[in-house]
Amino acid sequence: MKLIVGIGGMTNGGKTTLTNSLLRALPNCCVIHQDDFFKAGGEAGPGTEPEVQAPLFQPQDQIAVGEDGFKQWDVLESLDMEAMLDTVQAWLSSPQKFARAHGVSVQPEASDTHILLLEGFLLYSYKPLVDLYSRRYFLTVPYEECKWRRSTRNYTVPDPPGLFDGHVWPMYQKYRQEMEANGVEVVYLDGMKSREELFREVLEDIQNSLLNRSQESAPSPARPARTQGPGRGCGHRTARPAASQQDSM
Ligand SMILES: Nc1ncnc2c1ncn2[C@@H]1O[C@H](COP(=O)(O)OP(=O)(O)OP(=O)(O)O)[C@@H](O)[C@H]1O
Ligand SMILES: NC(=O)c1ccc[n+]([C@@H]2O[C@H](CO)[C@@H](O)[C@H]2O)c1
Repeated sequence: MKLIVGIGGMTNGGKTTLTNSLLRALPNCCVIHQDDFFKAGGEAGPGTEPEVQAPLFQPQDQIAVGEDGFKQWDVLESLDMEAMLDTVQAWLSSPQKFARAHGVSVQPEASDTHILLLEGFLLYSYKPLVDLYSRRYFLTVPYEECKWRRSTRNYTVPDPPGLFDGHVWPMYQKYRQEMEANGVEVVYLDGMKSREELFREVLEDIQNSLLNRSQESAPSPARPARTQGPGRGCGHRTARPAASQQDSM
């Protein structure tokens, strides 16, 4: 069974923090970080392993400068989404091989379960990826908190003054509105909850998804065919009202 889980949402919502906790807790779990696919200059390019690509940002990255004078980090065009999709497809075609190549040892007792976490701020805006998720989470925090958390961060390229209000926040609003207008179904998570609470909540939800999936795919126990007559079904029906009366007491 293969499960692709999106840990998406706004910058500084807590995506990486949550992803790292899930990664430690889930069996046979790999991760792809969208930030590793910012279009880089130099030798790195499509198909290059993300781990190799990330440090080559500077100084010749391919991020366009907008009319507002800011480098347009927070637009989809600044990311090599084809390369990200290729990486997802590599996992899909052989999760075992992908796990091995990324140093994840496959647990023999859960060897038929493979989970891929995709972590990033624009996960649900690239059409070819949208339908591949089994679950799409979306972390949010209020504007003030987001701005404050962002001011404490040290990105590979430091934010110039005014970037948050001039570019980051407006782009977040634009892409979120588009996602909602396109009817992409996401599970919103309140990033103001504690790290532990968020971790427990999402872990439990993913575990339930795994359980539902395995029940769906398991061969159903031998059941009397409907054509054998209505009698058997009636037995269940008479038992039910009694149970629901008890529930409502
Ligand atoms: N639940 C939380 N409560 C309070 N602070 C948090 C929580 N989760 C993460 N943080 C802090 O918020 C900051 C951003 O967290 P993190 O790097 O996980 O966010 P992110 O969504 O991956 O950000 P980005 O997309 O910009 O890289 C970090 O300083 C982190 O320690
Ligand atoms: N990952 C980086 O090096 C980098 C460089 C410049 C800006 N960013 C910001 O990362 C966020 C997504 O995680 C976006 O809001 C970018 O602005 C990242």
